[in-house]
Amino acid sequence: MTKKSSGQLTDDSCSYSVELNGWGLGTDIRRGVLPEINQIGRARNIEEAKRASNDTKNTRPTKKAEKPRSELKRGWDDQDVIGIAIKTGVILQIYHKQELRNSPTYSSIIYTQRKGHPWQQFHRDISQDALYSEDAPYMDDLLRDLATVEIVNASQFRGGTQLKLDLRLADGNRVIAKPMRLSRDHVYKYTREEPFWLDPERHNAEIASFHLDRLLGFRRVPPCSGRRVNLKKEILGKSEDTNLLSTVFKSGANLCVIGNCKPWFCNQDHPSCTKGDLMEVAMCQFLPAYQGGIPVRDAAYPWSQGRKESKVWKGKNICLDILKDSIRLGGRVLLDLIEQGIFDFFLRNYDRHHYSQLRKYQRKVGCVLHLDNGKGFGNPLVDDDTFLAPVYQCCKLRRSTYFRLKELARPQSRLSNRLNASMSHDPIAPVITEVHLQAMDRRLETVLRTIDKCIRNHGESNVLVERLE
Ligand SMILES: Nc1ncnc2c1ncn2[C@@H]1O[C@H](COP(=O)(O)OP(=O)(O)OP(=O)(O)O)[C@@H](O)[C@H]1O
Ligand SMILES: [Mn+2]
Repeated sequence: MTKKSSGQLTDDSCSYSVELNGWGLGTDIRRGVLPEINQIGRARNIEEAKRASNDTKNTRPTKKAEKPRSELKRGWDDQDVIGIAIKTGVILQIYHKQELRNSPTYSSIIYTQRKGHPWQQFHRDISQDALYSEDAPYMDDLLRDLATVEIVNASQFRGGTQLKLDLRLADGNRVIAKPMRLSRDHVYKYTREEPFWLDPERHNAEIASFHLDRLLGFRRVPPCSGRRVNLKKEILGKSEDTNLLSTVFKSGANLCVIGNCKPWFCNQDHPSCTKGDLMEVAMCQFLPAYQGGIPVRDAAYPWSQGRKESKVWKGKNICLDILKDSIRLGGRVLLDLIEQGIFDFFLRNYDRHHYSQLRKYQRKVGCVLHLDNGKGFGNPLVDDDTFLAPVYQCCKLRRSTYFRLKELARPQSRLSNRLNASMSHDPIAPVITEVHLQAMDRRLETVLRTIDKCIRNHGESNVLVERLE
């Protein structure tokens, strides 16, 4: 495969375009990798998958380019504003060291006049209480930009267990993209045969989660939009990452990519494929770096649905212990976690092993973020009330959240209708099926019933609070 540069190289990680010649689309690219990966794909449990992964480690031809920490750090670095220049009265925010070097020609400066690009307005709007403000006037434009602005660089995102893309857009923005794997109406069973840890991520779950979280008034999910991309031209043609390029193969008229991630997900049984030329992806807004590093810190979620972890809280009420924890008492965390429990009940998201907070507000304690919702919206038919353990064990809820939930249960402003309307402009609408929309209304009733029971048992003033004393 040869590569011919057709654009000006302005930065080692961004702002250039290359043209790919010689895509032998009739051939499998380095197909030799696949038989071994296939073994791993057939593993029946996590131990078997790990063993198979070790067995094949030495034979896997993809370059193990894993230097996650430093690479990730460099990745975060380049969205820091590192300088501000003023040229004929226009403020230019400089996002790349290379751009500073290029001054004063400004040839490749991604600059903004006054308000900046929508993604820059989003970055500035992040606060201690939420990722964006209630009115967020730039939001429609940001969602539109995520769906339309040219992709200038693509690589595999390092971090997590499943294939994700790290995309740079022509407006300087950075995006985490999750590719489509399953059809919208595929129902995951969460049984012994289909355990939650093997649940493939759903791109539409990330988009629906953003809209649901916004409607519930939390505003803790980064904005996500759907997009149909031409895999060959817009992703592979803009990538030099062997994790992607060496795992591409053709399947009938479609092009598929496997990536290089956990072997029980990145294998030939779980490829991400186009339909014709196009692939649906969820384009999720990157959060800004904090002091050149990762902006969030994670802590163990006390009500994790992990097999071992859940035994603790399913056997007894752990809320008092958490209340006694002075760190958690000092801030807003417990009330946020109760809301996160409600959010995950709507999603049926078994993947919440940790909760994340913005590091920027470490001292003051920033709100809990709802990152990583790709395993939600897998099964609309069965509800799992145990997600509400933080609610029924603590019997506390923010008063404002309670009344918002009540509002969304009114026939005039029913949650399913509002969610459907909110997602109707998305390029890949309908984002979720009717059955999933109906599940939202049913689950809302369960949430309200659970809280109302608490109110009956403990009195409204003890249950509905704005802060914990
Ligand atoms: N919008 C975002 N901006 C910045 N970082 C993010 C964003 N979304 C996720 N991350 C970071 O990337 C990591 C991996 O993302 P994500 O959790 O979605 O992947 P995953 O493959 O589902 O991982 P896991 O196996 O942990 O569930 C997260 O732990 C988080 O630190
Ligand atoms: Mn995940």
